[in-house]
Amino acid sequence: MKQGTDSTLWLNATLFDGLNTEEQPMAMAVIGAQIAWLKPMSELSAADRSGFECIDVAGALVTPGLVDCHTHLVFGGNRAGEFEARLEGKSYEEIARAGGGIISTVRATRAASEDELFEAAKPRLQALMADGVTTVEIKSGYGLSLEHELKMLRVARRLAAELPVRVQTTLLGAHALPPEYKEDADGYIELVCKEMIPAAAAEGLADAVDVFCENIAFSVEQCERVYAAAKEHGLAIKGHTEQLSNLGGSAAAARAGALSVDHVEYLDEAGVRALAEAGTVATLLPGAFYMLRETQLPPIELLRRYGVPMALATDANPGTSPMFSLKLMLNMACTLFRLTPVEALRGVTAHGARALGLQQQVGRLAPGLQADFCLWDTKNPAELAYSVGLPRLTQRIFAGVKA
Ligand SMILES: N=CN[C@@H](CCC(=O)O)C(=O)O
Ligand SMILES: [Zn+2]
Repeated sequence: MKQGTDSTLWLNATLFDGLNTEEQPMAMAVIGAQIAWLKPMSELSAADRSGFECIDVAGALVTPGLVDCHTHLVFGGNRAGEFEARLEGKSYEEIARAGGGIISTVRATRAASEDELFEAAKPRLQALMADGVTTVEIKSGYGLSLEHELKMLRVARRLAAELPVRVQTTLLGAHALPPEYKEDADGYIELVCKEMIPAAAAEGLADAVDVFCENIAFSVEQCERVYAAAKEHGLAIKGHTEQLSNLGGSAAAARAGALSVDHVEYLDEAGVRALAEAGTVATLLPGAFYMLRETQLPPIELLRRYGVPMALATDANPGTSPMFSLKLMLNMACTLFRLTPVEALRGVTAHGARALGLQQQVGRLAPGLQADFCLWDTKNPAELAYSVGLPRLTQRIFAGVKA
């Protein structure tokens, strides 16, 4: 394929469009950075081919570029020691309450320069890209001060500037209580609302704002204050909710108009109903479920019944999900949560895009959307979830360009 040029017609594709698999071989026309049109091969005329460079993929599977809608891939240090402690029987909550967990990554992230964070994050992002990811969300949340939260967001923006991938950034100031606010959670929330959110919005560093609504983090009422500040500054809303207990954080986020609520293992029927009413996506994070050896399954059957879109993401982070393969999450979502392969694939394409508010731009193969797509050496979409390590990604196209 010519690099960055004009008009390419991809022929004989087995096409998963982000929601469904086409029943017959398809042709997909790409002009510049956009998908121009799609047609069954049986309806393709000679005139349709005119002006295009034609590439016959011989039945290979073509999917949208994958969307990893929840990561924390900018961080300092690692938590292999905590992994060992958990294997010896300590719980995630115990470690967090003793000043480890997220706070230990905060210490390492504060100590790291912007360049050091960039260099550490780049291979993590490249690992996701090698798996077919073309859009990724990156959260802050290991700085927990104005200076260090903005530093993390700048690193995320720089990753987007230097690599062929779309990055959505999320300010997660309300991730944990930093040591200097130990007895003053409300004071810290005030800092998030009055300083971090306005600064991140003014500098164009954040697309959304996230919170950790949990007993070891922030209350529903504190999260609602953060949501109000985010909305005041025109930023979208997301939440880490119902991961370890049921506080009603998902319903509160949905009422505030959240794009997504993430984890949701402890979500109950009232919460699911609230998501359905608000059109909020439920993002499933099987990596953290697996890593923490959780037993409470997310309410998949209820989410299906109420028609709540389910996104699926790596949650790539140093503590609960040191995993940099979205394809692995396809398999885990099926084996651990009993999603069907098609549901899992929707989770990393159409529904992942919706969890970021990007459904008009990416996550589907449809006219007018950005030409981000992947070719795989299989003809069967289910194989992407079935097998780990294969099928191979044979081409990754970002904005119409092989990258
Ligand atoms: N649940 C809260 N935050 C992250 C974990 C962060 C960490 O442990 O470093 C998550 O999504 O799992
Ligand atoms: Zn997370």
